Amino acid sequence: MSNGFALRNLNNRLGSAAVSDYGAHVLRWRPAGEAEDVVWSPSSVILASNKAIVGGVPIVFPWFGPGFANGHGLGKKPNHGFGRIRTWQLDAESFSHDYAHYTLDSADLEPGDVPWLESAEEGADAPTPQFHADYEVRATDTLTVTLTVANTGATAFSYEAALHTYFHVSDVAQVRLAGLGGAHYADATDGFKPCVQSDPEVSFTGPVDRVYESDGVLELHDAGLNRTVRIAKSGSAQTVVWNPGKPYGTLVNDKVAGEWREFVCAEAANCREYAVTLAPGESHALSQSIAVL
Ligand SMILES: O=P(O)(O)OC[C@H]1O[C@@H](O)[C@H](O)[C@@H](O)[C@@H]1O
Repeated sequence: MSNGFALRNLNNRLGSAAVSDYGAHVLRWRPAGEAEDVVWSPSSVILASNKAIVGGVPIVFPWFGPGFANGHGLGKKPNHGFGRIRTWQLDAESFSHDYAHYTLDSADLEPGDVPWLESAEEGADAPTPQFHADYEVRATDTLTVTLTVANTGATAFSYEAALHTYFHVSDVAQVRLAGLGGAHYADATDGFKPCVQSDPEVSFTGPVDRVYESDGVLELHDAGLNRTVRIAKSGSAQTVVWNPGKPYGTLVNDKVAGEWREFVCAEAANCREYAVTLAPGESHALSQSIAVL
């Protein structure tokens, strides 16, 4: 099932954004008056079936990284789940200059997409999760993205999710991320070692890949771009903070352009031990809201 690689432009007097139907992926966003995009896109964006778009706001669903259950990684592919490499259905009637609404249903998936959190206990005979996912994008002087997943079947299921936003920064080494002081985190660069954020601000002097226990608001201070970005969220127990700290394989021009220096990812997440479990009929909304202060 595919309707190609349609790109939607949201343009209004308060801001502009572009969204791809493939992945329901916000590619970029900029409030009016800002010289640079706030949601970052690399210099080359490849749109290809079964290939994840890098940059923008990837939807991580229904597993994070290789997936996680019962205390261990699951080695699942694709990395960060299939939600990012499926063409979502745009609600053409409600689409406007500042709003896009997408849906993805388990009924539309391809063989192999489900079941997803299989484990030794569940095995291959685990019931196939039935879900309906809504994704809403509102782009004005604030960008708000909301992923709502409903269990439409007769059996409970769990899923991981994240709104994996790439923020444009002047130089990753110069920016500071505030709002996580004192928070516990798992350091993914060191086998998910448990740590505590002792400094009130996160700085990026090397590879950073951390899963914080935090539902709080962040402020991304960027003296080079002369701005502070406020990053709020709801329905999210964790904040993932990531920058590779070196050229990154999936960025096409990285070795030439050093693009890894131009972004910081701050993700509203529910993953690993905080995967969401939905009983039949239940739903959960995960939202991130971004504005320049
Ligand atoms: O899939 P992308 O967009 O290249 O991002 C990958 C990164 O995504 C982050 O969410 C993870 O914490 C990192 O471990 C991972 O490397």
